Amino acid sequence: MSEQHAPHGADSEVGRLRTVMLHRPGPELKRLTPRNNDKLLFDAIPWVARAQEEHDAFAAELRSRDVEVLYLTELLTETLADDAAREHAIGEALRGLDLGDTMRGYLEGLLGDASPAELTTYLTAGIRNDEVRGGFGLVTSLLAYDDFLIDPLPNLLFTRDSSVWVRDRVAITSLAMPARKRETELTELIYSRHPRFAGTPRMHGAHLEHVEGGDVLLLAPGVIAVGVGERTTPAGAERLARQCFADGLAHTVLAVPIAQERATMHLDTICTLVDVDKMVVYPNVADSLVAHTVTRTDDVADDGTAVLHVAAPEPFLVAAAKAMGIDTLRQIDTGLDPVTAEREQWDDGNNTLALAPRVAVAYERNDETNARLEDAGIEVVRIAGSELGSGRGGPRCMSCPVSREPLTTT
Ligand SMILES: NC(=O)NCCC[C@H](N)C(=O)O
Repeated sequence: MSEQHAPHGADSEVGRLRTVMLHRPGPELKRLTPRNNDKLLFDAIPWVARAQEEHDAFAAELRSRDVEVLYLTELLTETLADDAAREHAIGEALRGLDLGDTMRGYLEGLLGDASPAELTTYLTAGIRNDEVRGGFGLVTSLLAYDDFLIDPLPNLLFTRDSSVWVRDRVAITSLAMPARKRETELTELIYSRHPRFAGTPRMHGAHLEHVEGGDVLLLAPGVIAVGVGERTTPAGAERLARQCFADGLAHTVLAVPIAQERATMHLDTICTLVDVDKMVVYPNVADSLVAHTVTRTDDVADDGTAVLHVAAPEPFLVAAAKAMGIDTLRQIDTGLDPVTAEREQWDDGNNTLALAPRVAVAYERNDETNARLEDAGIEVVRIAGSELGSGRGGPRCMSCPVSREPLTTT
C-alpha cells in the first residue's frame, strides 16, 4: 500500500483540501421507489445515470485542483479482502431479528461466497426479497417481493455524516435516522481495518449519543461548532465536546440549536465557512442563530468527569468570532428576499465545500447565492446537482475531508 499521501486529518473547514472521501452513487439508488423514498430520506427518485455523471464531474473538479479522491466503496472492497473484516461485516449485516434462521443461513452462504467487490455491493445496495433463491422458507414466503432483507444505503452519498476528522482523529458518528444507521458499520470497518488507516486514533462510535458529521463545523483550529437539532442531540454534542477537550482537540465547542426540520437537518444546511473569517449563512435564520459556548473547567465532578462551563446563549457569529480569536466572523450578505433565500437554502445553496480559503464548491442552480458569494470575493466552483440534490444534500454533505492542510500554512 503506497504511503504517498498527505497526512490524514483536518483542523479547519477551509485549509487547502488534500484528500476527500466520496461515494459515487451506485445501485443503492436504484432501490428507491415512490413508496419507500420518504423512509429512505430522498425527496424524489433520482435518475441514477445522470446522478453518476454529476458526481463524476464533481470528483473531476476536485482532482483538477489536486485533491486526492478516495471512494468509500473502493476502500470497503479493499478492506473486505481480509477474512476477519469480511466475517465481521457479514455478522453485522445479518444481526437483525427480522431474518429468521433459514434466511440468515442462506444469506450467510451467499455473502460468504461473494468476492470482496460483490460483498461491497450487497452491503451498500442491500438485498431484496425477490432477489434471493433461498427456497420456500417462511420468511421469504411471507415478506413482500420488495421488502429488504438487508437494507440499502442510498444516503451513503453523503459521506460527510458518517465520519468526521478532527485534527488527526476520526470520529465514527452515531446516525439518528433508522435508514442511515448501518452506514457507520462501513465507516467503522474502513477506519479500523483498512491498511491505509492503520494506527489512526478513533473516537465516538455508533453506540454512543447521536452526532452527525453535517452538524460538526471546524471553525478554526481548536474551535468546533456543533448543530443540535433533528440529528445531533444535546447529549451527543456534550459527548463530542468532552472527547475533544479530553484529547486536546479543541478548547471551545459552540453548541448551536437549530430547528428540528428537514430543511435544516444539519448545521451545514444553514451555514458553511468559505474563508477563515467568512461564512455564508441562510439569511432567514441568520439573526436568530445563537450558540452556547462550552469550555472545560479544571473542576471534576463526583463521577470523575470534567465539569464543563456552558455560557448563556449569544448570537452565533459573535460567539464564534470570540472563540476563533478574530474581530468579526463576517456573514456573507446574500441579500436575498426571504422566498428566494428559502428556495436556495432548500437546494443546498448554503452547503458549500471549501477547497481552500475563498474557494468553494457549490451547486450551480443557486444563482443568487452564488452571485453574492462571488461579490464577496469567493471563487465559486459550480457543479450540477439536479439529480444529486434529490437526497437533500450539497457539496459539503457529499464529501468527508480526510486531509486538509493545517490552516497556519495556507
Ligand atoms: N450534511 C448533510 O446535510 N447531509 C445531507 C443528508 C441528506 C440525507 N438524505 C439525510 O436525510 O440524512
